[in-house]
Amino acid sequence: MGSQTLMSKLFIVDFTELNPTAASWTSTCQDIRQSLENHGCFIALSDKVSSELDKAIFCAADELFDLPVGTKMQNMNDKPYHGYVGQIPFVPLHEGLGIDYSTTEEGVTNFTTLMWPKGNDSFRESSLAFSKAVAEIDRMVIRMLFESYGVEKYAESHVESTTYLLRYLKYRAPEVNETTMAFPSHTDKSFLTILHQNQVSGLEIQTRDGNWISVEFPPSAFVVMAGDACKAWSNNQVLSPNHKVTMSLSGNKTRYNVALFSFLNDMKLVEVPEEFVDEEHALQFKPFVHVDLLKFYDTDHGRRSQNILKDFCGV
Ligand SMILES: O=C(O)CCC(=O)C(=O)O
Ligand SMILES: [Fe+2]
Repeated sequence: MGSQTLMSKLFIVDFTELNPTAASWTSTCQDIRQSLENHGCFIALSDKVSSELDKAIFCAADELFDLPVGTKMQNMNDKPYHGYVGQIPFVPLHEGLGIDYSTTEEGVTNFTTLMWPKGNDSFRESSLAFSKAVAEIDRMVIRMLFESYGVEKYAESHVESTTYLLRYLKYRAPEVNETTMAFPSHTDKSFLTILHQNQVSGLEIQTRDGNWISVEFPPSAFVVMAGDACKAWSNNQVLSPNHKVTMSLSGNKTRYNVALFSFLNDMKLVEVPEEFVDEEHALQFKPFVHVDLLKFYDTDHGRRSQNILKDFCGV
Protein backbone atom coordinates (compact mmCIF):
# COMPACT_ATOMS: atom_id res chain seq x y z
CA MET A 1 0.00 0.00 0.00
CA GLY A 2 1.29 3.48 -0.74
CA SER A 3 1.93 5.67 2.27
CA GLN A 4 3.46 9.10 2.55
CA THR A 5 4.97 11.03 5.39
CA LEU A 6 6.57 14.42 5.35
CA MET A 7 10.13 13.83 6.58
CA SER A 8 12.83 16.49 6.34
CA LYS A 9 10.29 18.33 4.19
CA LEU A 10 10.32 15.60 1.54
CA PHE A 11 7.56 13.12 0.93
CA ILE A 12 8.30 9.43 1.27
CA VAL A 13 6.30 7.37 -1.18
CA ASP A 14 6.20 3.62 -0.62
CA PHE A 15 5.99 1.87 -3.99
CA THR A 16 5.97 -1.60 -2.46
CA GLU A 17 2.79 -3.31 -3.60
CA LEU A 18 1.47 -0.05 -5.06
CA ASN A 19 -0.62 -0.66 -8.16
CA PRO A 20 -3.51 1.03 -10.00
CA THR A 21 -6.10 -1.04 -8.13
CA ALA A 22 -4.78 -0.04 -4.69
CA ALA A 23 -7.12 2.22 -2.71
CA SER A 24 -4.31 4.74 -2.26
CA TRP A 25 -3.39 4.95 -5.97
CA THR A 26 -5.17 8.20 -6.85
CA SER A 27 -4.09 10.06 -3.72
CA THR A 28 -0.51 8.85 -4.19
CA CYS A 29 -0.56 10.16 -7.78
CA GLN A 30 -1.56 13.56 -6.39
CA ASP A 31 1.17 13.40 -3.70
CA ILE A 32 3.79 12.70 -6.37
CA ARG A 33 2.60 15.63 -8.44
CA GLN A 34 2.56 17.94 -5.41
CA SER A 35 6.04 16.80 -4.32
CA LEU A 36 7.46 17.42 -7.79
CA GLU A 37 5.75 20.81 -8.05
CA ASN A 38 6.71 21.98 -4.55
CA HIS A 39 10.15 20.45 -4.03
CA GLY A 40 11.09 18.87 -7.36
CA CYS A 41 11.76 15.58 -5.64
CA PHE A 42 10.58 12.94 -3.21
CA ILE A 43 11.90 9.82 -1.54
CA ALA A 44 10.82 6.46 -2.91
CA LEU A 45 10.81 3.15 -1.08
CA SER A 46 10.77 0.14 -3.34
CA ASP A 47 11.40 -3.59 -3.13
CA LYS A 48 12.51 -3.75 -6.77
CA VAL A 49 16.18 -3.80 -5.71
CA SER A 50 16.86 -6.78 -3.44
CA SER A 51 19.42 -6.46 -0.64
CA GLU A 52 21.78 -8.74 -2.64
CA LEU A 53 21.54 -6.46 -5.67
CA ASP A 54 22.00 -3.43 -3.43
CA LYS A 55 25.24 -4.92 -2.09
CA ALA A 56 26.35 -6.01 -5.56
CA ILE A 57 25.88 -2.57 -7.09
CA PHE A 58 28.18 -0.88 -4.57
CA CYS A 59 30.79 -3.68 -4.98
CA ALA A 60 30.53 -3.00 -8.71
CA ALA A 61 31.14 0.71 -8.00
CA ASP A 62 34.26 -0.13 -5.95
CA GLU A 63 35.64 -2.29 -8.73
CA LEU A 64 34.90 0.28 -11.41
CA PHE A 65 36.58 3.22 -9.67
CA ASP A 66 39.62 1.04 -8.85
CA LEU A 67 40.41 0.82 -12.58
CA PRO A 68 43.30 2.96 -13.89
CA VAL A 69 42.31 6.52 -14.83
CA GLY A 70 43.38 5.83 -18.44
CA THR A 71 40.84 3.02 -18.66
CA LYS A 72 38.04 5.06 -17.11
CA MET A 73 38.77 7.95 -19.49
CA GLN A 74 37.85 5.70 -22.40
CA ASN A 75 34.23 6.12 -21.32
CA MET A 76 33.33 8.75 -23.94
CA ASN A 77 30.05 9.69 -25.52
CA ASP A 78 28.99 12.20 -28.17
CA LYS A 79 26.19 13.24 -25.85
CA PRO A 80 27.47 15.81 -23.32
CA TYR A 81 27.78 14.70 -19.67
CA HIS A 82 27.30 11.04 -20.51
CA GLY A 83 30.91 9.85 -20.22
CA TYR A 84 33.81 9.95 -17.74
CA VAL A 85 34.06 12.98 -15.46
CA GLY A 86 37.00 13.33 -13.11
CA GLN A 87 40.45 14.77 -12.45
CA ILE A 88 38.89 18.27 -12.38
CA PRO A 89 40.91 20.56 -10.06
CA PHE A 90 37.79 22.59 -9.16
CA VAL A 91 35.87 19.41 -8.19
CA PRO A 92 38.65 17.24 -6.76
CA LEU A 93 36.49 14.84 -4.75
CA HIS A 94 34.30 13.68 -7.61
CA GLU A 95 34.52 11.09 -10.34
CA GLY A 96 31.73 9.63 -12.47
CA LEU A 97 31.19 7.22 -15.34
CA GLY A 98 28.10 6.65 -17.46
CA ILE A 99 26.53 3.61 -19.12
CA ASP A 100 24.28 4.75 -21.97
CA TYR A 101 21.29 2.51 -22.85
CA SER A 102 21.86 0.81 -19.50
CA THR A 103 18.57 -1.11 -19.52
CA THR A 104 19.72 -2.99 -22.63
CA GLU A 105 22.03 -6.01 -22.77
CA GLU A 106 24.00 -4.29 -25.55
CA GLY A 107 24.53 -0.98 -23.71
CA VAL A 108 25.81 -2.67 -20.56
CA THR A 109 27.95 -5.21 -22.45
CA ASN A 110 29.62 -2.48 -24.54
CA PHE A 111 30.56 -0.53 -21.43
CA THR A 112 31.75 -3.61 -19.52
CA THR A 113 33.96 -4.76 -22.39
CA LEU A 114 35.43 -1.27 -22.73
CA MET A 115 36.41 -1.29 -19.05
CA TRP A 116 37.33 -4.99 -18.83
CA PRO A 117 38.28 -6.34 -22.27
CA LYS A 118 38.20 -9.90 -20.84
CA GLY A 119 34.72 -9.26 -19.45
CA ASN A 120 33.32 -8.86 -15.95
CA ASP A 121 30.11 -10.86 -15.60
CA SER A 122 29.25 -9.73 -12.07
CA PHE A 123 29.59 -6.05 -13.01
CA ARG A 124 27.60 -6.52 -16.22
CA GLU A 125 24.81 -8.49 -14.54
CA SER A 126 24.44 -6.18 -11.54
CA SER A 127 24.45 -3.02 -13.69
CA LEU A 128 21.78 -4.40 -16.01
CA ALA A 129 19.59 -5.79 -13.22
CA PHE A 130 19.86 -2.56 -11.23
CA SER A 131 19.06 -0.36 -14.27
CA LYS A 132 16.03 -2.48 -15.13
CA ALA A 133 14.74 -2.40 -11.56
CA VAL A 134 15.13 1.37 -11.18
CA ALA A 135 13.66 1.98 -14.66
CA GLU A 136 10.52 0.25 -13.38
CA ILE A 137 10.28 2.91 -10.67
CA ASP A 138 10.85 5.62 -13.30
CA ARG A 139 8.02 4.26 -15.48
CA MET A 140 5.70 4.03 -12.50
CA VAL A 141 6.41 7.65 -11.57
CA ILE A 142 5.79 8.80 -15.16
CA ARG A 143 2.53 6.94 -15.30
CA MET A 144 1.39 8.39 -11.97
CA LEU A 145 2.53 11.92 -12.75
CA PHE A 146 0.81 11.90 -16.15
CA GLU A 147 -2.33 10.48 -14.56
CA SER A 148 -2.35 13.16 -11.86
CA TYR A 149 -2.42 15.79 -14.63
CA GLY A 150 -5.16 13.92 -16.54
CA VAL A 151 -2.85 13.30 -19.52
CA GLU A 152 -2.24 9.58 -19.00
CA LYS A 153 -2.94 8.99 -22.68
CA TYR A 154 0.59 10.32 -23.41
CA ALA A 155 2.35 8.10 -20.85
CA GLU A 156 2.83 5.02 -23.00
CA SER A 157 4.47 6.76 -25.95
CA HIS A 158 6.64 8.73 -23.50
CA VAL A 159 7.83 5.55 -21.79
CA GLU A 160 8.45 3.81 -25.13
CA SER A 161 10.63 6.72 -26.25
CA THR A 162 12.70 6.82 -23.05
CA THR A 163 16.35 5.79 -22.88
CA TYR A 164 18.31 5.38 -19.67
CA LEU A 165 21.77 6.44 -18.59
CA LEU A 166 23.21 4.76 -15.48
CA ARG A 167 25.91 6.85 -13.81
CA TYR A 168 28.28 5.53 -11.17
CA LEU A 169 29.25 8.53 -9.00
CA LYS A 170 32.03 8.63 -6.42
CA TYR A 171 32.86 11.31 -3.87
CA ARG A 172 35.94 10.69 -1.76
CA ALA A 173 36.16 12.18 1.72
CA PRO A 174 37.92 15.56 1.82
CA GLU A 175 41.35 15.86 3.37
CA VAL A 176 42.14 18.51 5.98
CA ASN A 177 42.05 21.98 4.38
CA GLU A 178 40.44 20.61 1.24
CA THR A 179 37.10 21.81 -0.16
CA THR A 180 33.98 20.00 1.02
CA MET A 181 32.16 21.00 -2.20
CA ALA A 182 31.93 17.63 -3.92
CA PHE A 183 29.56 18.54 -6.76
CA PRO A 184 28.55 22.12 -7.56
CA SER A 185 24.98 23.37 -7.63
CA HIS A 186 23.08 22.53 -10.82
CA THR A 187 19.77 21.32 -12.20
CA ASP A 188 19.60 18.00 -14.03
CA LYS A 189 18.97 18.04 -17.77
CA SER A 190 17.18 14.67 -17.64
CA PHE A 191 13.42 14.12 -17.56
CA LEU A 192 13.72 12.29 -14.23
CA THR A 193 16.72 11.27 -12.15
CA ILE A 194 16.61 8.47 -9.59
CA LEU A 195 19.45 8.50 -7.07
CA HIS A 196 20.57 5.62 -4.88
CA GLN A 197 23.42 6.18 -2.43
CA ASN A 198 25.48 4.02 -0.11
CA GLN A 199 24.97 4.98 3.53
CA VAL A 200 27.02 8.17 3.19
CA SER A 201 24.89 11.29 2.78
CA GLY A 202 25.82 14.63 1.23
CA LEU A 203 23.02 15.60 -1.16
CA GLU A 204 21.50 19.04 -0.61
CA ILE A 205 18.47 20.44 -2.42
CA GLN A 206 17.35 24.04 -2.76
CA THR A 207 13.70 24.63 -1.96
CA ARG A 208 11.49 27.06 -3.90
CA ASP A 209 12.07 29.70 -1.23
CA GLY A 210 15.83 29.45 -1.69
CA ASN A 211 16.78 27.47 1.42
CA TRP A 212 19.09 24.47 1.17
CA ILE A 213 17.99 21.26 2.85
CA SER A 214 20.13 18.19 3.46
CA VAL A 215 18.51 15.05 2.19
CA GLU A 216 18.74 12.29 4.75
CA PHE A 217 17.30 9.16 3.33
CA PRO A 218 16.58 5.77 4.81
CA PRO A 219 18.95 2.95 3.80
CA SER A 220 18.10 1.46 0.40
CA ALA A 221 15.72 4.32 -0.47
CA PHE A 222 15.79 6.32 -3.69
CA VAL A 223 15.50 10.03 -4.42
CA VAL A 224 13.30 10.74 -7.43
CA MET A 225 14.08 14.18 -8.86
CA ALA A 226 12.64 16.12 -11.77
CA GLY A 227 15.04 17.38 -14.43
CA ASP A 228 14.71 20.40 -16.70
CA ALA A 229 12.99 18.34 -19.42
CA CYS A 230 10.19 17.46 -16.99
CA LYS A 231 9.88 21.10 -15.96
CA ALA A 232 9.60 22.09 -19.64
CA TRP A 233 7.06 19.34 -20.39
CA SER A 234 4.90 20.49 -17.45
CA ASN A 235 4.89 24.08 -18.79
CA ASN A 236 6.79 25.20 -15.69
CA GLN A 237 4.57 23.54 -13.09
CA VAL A 238 7.17 21.03 -11.89
CA LEU A 239 10.33 22.33 -10.16
CA SER A 240 13.69 21.00 -11.33
CA PRO A 241 15.55 21.85 -8.16
CA ASN A 242 19.06 23.16 -7.75
CA HIS A 243 21.07 20.56 -5.91
CA LYS A 244 24.67 19.90 -4.93
CA VAL A 245 26.79 17.46 -2.96
CA THR A 246 28.76 18.52 0.11
CA MET A 247 30.98 16.04 1.94
CA SER A 248 31.47 16.30 5.66
CA LEU A 249 34.98 17.14 6.90
CA SER A 250 34.52 14.92 9.93
CA GLY A 251 33.43 11.87 7.96
CA ASN A 252 36.10 9.78 6.32
CA LYS A 253 33.95 7.53 4.19
CA THR A 254 33.68 7.46 0.41
CA ARG A 255 30.22 8.26 -0.90
CA TYR A 256 28.86 6.34 -3.86
CA ASN A 257 25.70 7.15 -5.74
CA VAL A 258 24.36 5.03 -8.56
CA ALA A 259 21.96 7.22 -10.51
CA LEU A 260 19.56 6.49 -13.34
CA PHE A 261 18.80 9.41 -15.67
CA SER A 262 15.96 9.23 -18.19
CA PHE A 263 15.97 10.98 -21.57
CA LEU A 264 13.64 11.06 -24.56
CA ASN A 265 15.16 9.71 -27.77
CA ASP A 266 15.62 11.90 -30.85
CA MET A 267 12.37 10.67 -32.45
CA LYS A 268 10.24 12.17 -29.68
CA LEU A 269 10.12 15.87 -28.87
CA VAL A 270 9.89 17.18 -25.34
CA GLU A 271 6.69 19.18 -25.68
CA VAL A 272 4.00 20.67 -23.48
CA PRO A 273 0.70 18.76 -23.80
CA GLU A 274 -2.01 20.99 -25.30
CA GLU A 275 -4.10 20.28 -22.18
CA PHE A 276 -1.68 22.46 -20.15
CA VAL A 277 -2.23 25.55 -22.28
CA ASP A 278 -5.23 27.88 -22.17
CA GLU A 279 -6.02 31.58 -21.88
CA GLU A 280 -4.73 31.72 -18.32
CA HIS A 281 -1.73 29.47 -18.91
CA ALA A 282 0.29 30.59 -21.89
CA LEU A 283 2.69 28.18 -23.54
CA GLN A 284 6.13 28.82 -22.00
CA PHE A 285 8.43 26.49 -23.90
CA LYS A 286 8.81 25.47 -27.54
CA PRO A 287 9.14 21.76 -28.34
CA PHE A 288 12.74 20.50 -28.49
CA VAL A 289 14.89 17.42 -29.04
CA HIS A 290 16.09 16.37 -25.60
CA VAL A 291 19.78 15.94 -26.44
CA ASP A 292 19.82 19.50 -27.84
CA LEU A 293 19.18 20.78 -24.31
CA LEU A 294 22.37 19.01 -23.18
CA LYS A 295 24.26 20.40 -26.17
CA PHE A 296 23.08 23.91 -25.30
CA TYR A 297 24.18 23.42 -21.68
CA ASP A 298 27.57 22.40 -23.04
CA THR A 299 28.12 25.89 -24.54
CA ASP A 300 29.36 29.01 -22.68
CA HIS A 301 25.94 30.61 -23.07
CA GLY A 302 24.20 27.52 -21.67
CA ARG A 303 26.55 27.03 -18.73
CA ARG A 304 26.29 30.70 -17.73
CA SER A 305 22.52 30.85 -18.09
CA GLN A 306 20.53 31.51 -14.92
CA ASN A 307 17.40 30.19 -16.59
CA ILE A 308 18.39 27.53 -19.07
CA LEU A 309 14.90 26.65 -20.32
CA LYS A 310 13.98 30.27 -20.98
CA ASP A 311 17.23 30.82 -22.86
CA PHE A 312 17.09 27.53 -24.76
CA CYS A 313 13.43 27.12 -25.66
CA GLY A 314 11.46 29.96 -24.03
CA VAL A 315 8.48 31.28 -26.02
O1 LIG B 1 25.36 12.22 -5.90
C1 LIG B 1 24.31 12.83 -5.78
O2 LIG B 1 23.59 12.69 -4.77
C2 LIG B 1 23.82 13.77 -6.84
C3 LIG B 1 24.48 13.60 -8.17
C4 LIG B 1 23.98 14.58 -9.15
O3 LIG B 1 23.35 15.53 -8.82
C5 LIG B 1 24.18 14.38 -10.61
O4 LIG B 1 24.98 13.53 -10.99
O5 LIG B 1 23.53 15.09 -11.39
FE1 LIG C 1 22.22 16.28 -10.45
